[in-house]
Amino acid sequence: MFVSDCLNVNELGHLTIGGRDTVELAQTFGTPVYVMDEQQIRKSCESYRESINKYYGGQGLVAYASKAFCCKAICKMIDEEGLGLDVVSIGELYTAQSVNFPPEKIFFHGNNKTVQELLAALEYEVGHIVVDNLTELEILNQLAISQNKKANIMFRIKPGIDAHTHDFVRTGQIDSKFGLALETGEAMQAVKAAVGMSHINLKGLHCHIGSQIFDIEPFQHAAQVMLGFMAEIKAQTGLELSELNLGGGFGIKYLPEHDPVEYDRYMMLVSQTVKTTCQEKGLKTPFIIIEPGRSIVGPAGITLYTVGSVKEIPGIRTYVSVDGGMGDNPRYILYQSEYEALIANKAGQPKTRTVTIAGKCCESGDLLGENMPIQEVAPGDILAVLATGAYNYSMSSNYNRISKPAVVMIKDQQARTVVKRETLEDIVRNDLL
Ligand SMILES: Cc1ncc(COP(=O)(O)O)c(C=O)c1O
Ligand SMILES: N[C@@H](CCCC[NH3+])C(=O)O
Repeated sequence: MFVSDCLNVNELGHLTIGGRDTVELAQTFGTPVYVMDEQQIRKSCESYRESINKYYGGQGLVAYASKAFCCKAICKMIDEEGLGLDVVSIGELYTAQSVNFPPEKIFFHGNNKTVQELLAALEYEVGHIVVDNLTELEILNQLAISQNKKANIMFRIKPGIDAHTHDFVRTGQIDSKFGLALETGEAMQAVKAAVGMSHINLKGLHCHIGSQIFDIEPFQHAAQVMLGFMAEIKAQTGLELSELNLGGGFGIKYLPEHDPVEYDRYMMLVSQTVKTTCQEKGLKTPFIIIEPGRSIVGPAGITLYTVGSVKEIPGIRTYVSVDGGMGDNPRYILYQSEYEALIANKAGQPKTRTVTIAGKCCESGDLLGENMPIQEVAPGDILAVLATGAYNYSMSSNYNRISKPAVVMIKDQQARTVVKRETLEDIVRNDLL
């Protein structure tokens, strides 16, 4: 009925998440508020885990891309589910460390890691630093020498794949700020440099072709290209790399008509490609890592707002203004992202209106969506935007000095706050006179 399994409508005609009435949650926790269903997150982890085991027989790991939603509670949950963790900054690493996330299952990414970040990664002994470029490689080797440690690395490679998704979330093509290109020879140059470095242990390669992708072919194609490069490395250096990280990017259902690929089907088809390509190229099947972010947490979250004004502009449009906006969800302004929205206290009623949902920031582009079908709407109604579990809280800002909402997690119908709502005191916390 809805884009996520954790959502339903109760006897009062109210939207529920994880069995809890969202209107009640809005009253208890205030709005705007992010609400997430723990069971749905754990179910996604389990499906990924089962399917990687099924197709790679224990020779695979799912690492959750924490940029999608990072806080202590999710890092702990991911650890409990036996997944690895992708971090992309010292802040994400620090969050993981604060819940004692096993360092060997952490992948440290970033196209411009600072010395402070590289040192932190070495100090915590993260399992893999995903090196983006030659400058970083040289700095890391020097830092590792100074710390008397050996850095386990992978190289971020641009496989030259053009995934069909928004320009801002495509990362596999040659014109990308991320990683080393194959075509120019810089990737091979980096591999050869790493092989000669005393404190670098090159374990494998990494690629990530983009985000919110619905087709399987680009992932298969990327796997072929990466394995082709592994074979080339073997031919030129004699080194057979033992690990391949194929990144994340699996699309989710934001609108009822979206039809994302099932994880199991993705895993089956990509694993077939991996195995046949390895046979063709005379390689052993490497240990495979994948890094989903959005698909683990996205469908598990919603955002609840209170409707303020409803402004009808005859013949033009109706603006429904809510008490949040681009500060808690900048995705419309960044990618014209589409969401399903509804009036939580009238969820059982048909959608009879088509409106523009506006935020409260001093910015005309501060919209959550245009041409959105919703129920009859009036000031004081609770508006729910669905599938906001990924890249909403993690991309939120304090623009206009608006406090960030709380994140509430539902488990066994119990609601607990996992990130507190910011207070006004938090807003001025770092100000000095
Ligand atoms: C390196 C890397 N891995 C994994 C991800 C997770 O992608 P997604 O949330 O689309 O699964 C991203 C983000 O696009 C990324 O940059
Ligand atoms: N933040 C983006 C995706 C980028 C993923 C990180 N490489 C989104 O909301 O869709």
